[in-house]
Amino acid sequence: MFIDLLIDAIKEKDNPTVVGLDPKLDFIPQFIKEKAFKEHGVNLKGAAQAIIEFNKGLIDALCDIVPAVKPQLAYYEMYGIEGLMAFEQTVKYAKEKGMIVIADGKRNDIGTTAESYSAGFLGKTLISEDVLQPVFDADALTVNPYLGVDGIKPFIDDCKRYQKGIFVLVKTSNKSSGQLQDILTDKGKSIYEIVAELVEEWGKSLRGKYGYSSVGAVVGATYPNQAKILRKAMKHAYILVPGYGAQGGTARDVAHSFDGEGLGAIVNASRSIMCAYMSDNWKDQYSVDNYADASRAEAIRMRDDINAAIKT
Ligand SMILES: O=c1ccn([C@@H]2O[C@H](COP(=O)(O)O)[C@@H](O)[C@H]2O)c(=O)[nH]1
Repeated sequence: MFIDLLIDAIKEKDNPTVVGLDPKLDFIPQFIKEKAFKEHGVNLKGAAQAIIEFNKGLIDALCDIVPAVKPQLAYYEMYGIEGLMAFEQTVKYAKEKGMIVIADGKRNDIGTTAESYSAGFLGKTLISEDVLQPVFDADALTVNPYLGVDGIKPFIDDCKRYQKGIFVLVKTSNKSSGQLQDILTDKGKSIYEIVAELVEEWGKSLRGKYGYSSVGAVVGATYPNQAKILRKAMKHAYILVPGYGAQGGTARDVAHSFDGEGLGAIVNASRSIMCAYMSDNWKDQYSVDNYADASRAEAIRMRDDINAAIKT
């Protein structure tokens, strides 16, 4: 099942992190863009080719030390069909290199539409009575709980059928997340605590050998106090933690999402890894031509930073 594969990969690499692949053109080295534009034109196709090249370089540099990647759909959809093809190729390449792929799409809708989202990202699309076709075929998807269980059940069904996972938004990392998520309900609990209870409930039938479920949760690194509460409230939910690095979250902050065994969470960083070659930490040691080596150095620094915080 998905969660066991994820935990096995984290243990094998001794690395509870996931690298975000959010390839804005501004982040991509000029030499990659020039080559892609020369071959395909200064257009959406050229941009998509640059993204593929950039992502492949990162995946090659990271696949032996980082267990998973998290491409965020928005950075691909903004380039239309060509961007979606770049997403598809990125997923395929990362999987070929042995990485787990968490598609960050924050999808949901009414039940029948959620079924279609789930078919596209996790399950299979029905073409004819006897032909079912996998489409993007990610290993896991981020989902929005706002529509309640009928919007979540189709994803859970596909998690069971196809060994996939979901991460439900519980307490997001952004500044205004409290505007809705922190509202106190008449049960004396906040909305994020109620969602946490639902995540535990929704994940009951998908628990694996480590006791964690393939129904996980998203909890931002920028809210360490809430993470402390949520780690206790969702004993069986693996927590995907965005907000480390570029958003200011630290290793001490993310430590609250882990259990006593150093499991229970996987921490994401996107910009701080992708753009390491431009950062004050690494720009003097790595030229733009070696952007992927700079990303590897930052990924190792992040891994060691987090391991030191969760193992003390
Ligand atoms: O609460 C959330 C949920 C998702 N994200 C996504 O994670 C990455 C963070 O990128 P950084 O560059 O490391 O800040 C990005 O894809 C967000 O869409 C989040 O930040 N917070």
